[in-house]
Amino acid sequence: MISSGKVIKLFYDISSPYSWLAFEVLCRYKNVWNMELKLKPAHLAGVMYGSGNQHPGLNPRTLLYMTSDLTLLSQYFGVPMHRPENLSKTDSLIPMHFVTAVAGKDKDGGDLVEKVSRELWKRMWSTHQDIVQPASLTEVGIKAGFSATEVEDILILAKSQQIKDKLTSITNEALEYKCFGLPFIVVQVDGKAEVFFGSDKFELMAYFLGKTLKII
Ligand SMILES: N[C@@H](CCC(=O)N[C@@H](CS)C(=O)NCC(=O)O)C(=O)O
Repeated sequence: MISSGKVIKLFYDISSPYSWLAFEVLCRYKNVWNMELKLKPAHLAGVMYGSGNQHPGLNPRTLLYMTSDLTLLSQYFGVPMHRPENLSKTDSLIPMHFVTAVAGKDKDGGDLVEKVSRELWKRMWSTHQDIVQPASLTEVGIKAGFSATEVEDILILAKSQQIKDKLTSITNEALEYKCFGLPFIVVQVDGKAEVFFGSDKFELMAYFLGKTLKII
């Protein structure tokens, strides 16, 4: 790939529905805006802890608002999501270790990380299927294009200290940019970096980049 010198880093966690929206929009825009998209799987709980923030879902009013907000956003962006009933019971550490392990194997410029992340979001936010059991992660890996043997290797790798440290280091990288929530987007152009929180900052991002924004 010929670099345009413009890079977007997307820090995300598959437990964050707003991260899914940002992910899909950036995947659509990366070619239109001629930018390199670097997917940065991080851990939302680690971001909350490291920044001293609180998950917005802990406030009942915010949770109520998020439910209607996400319904409308899902239609607007064409991303099929609705909130699972037992949201509080899901910890994303195991699936995010899995995504991090895939990133270590991805020789395809992030293509496999993209596919695995999307499958996990679909399971959590669309079809409401398990995302922590090895059998579920195997299904995700195979759907993304890995062979059964490759997924077995990834499942072993995902439990290693190396991968746990890698997820922590990407989460810390986000915290170094003063991240306090996800999705967190860092846009780098000619040595200048600007940070954006949320999936509702594309107009501002386009302004920063000197680009136009249209629904695609
Ligand atoms: N307005 C943002 C909301 C994003 C959001 O609420 N993200 C959650 C995780 S799903 C978060 O990290 N919130 C931290 C905060 O609101 O301080 C958007 O539309 O994307």
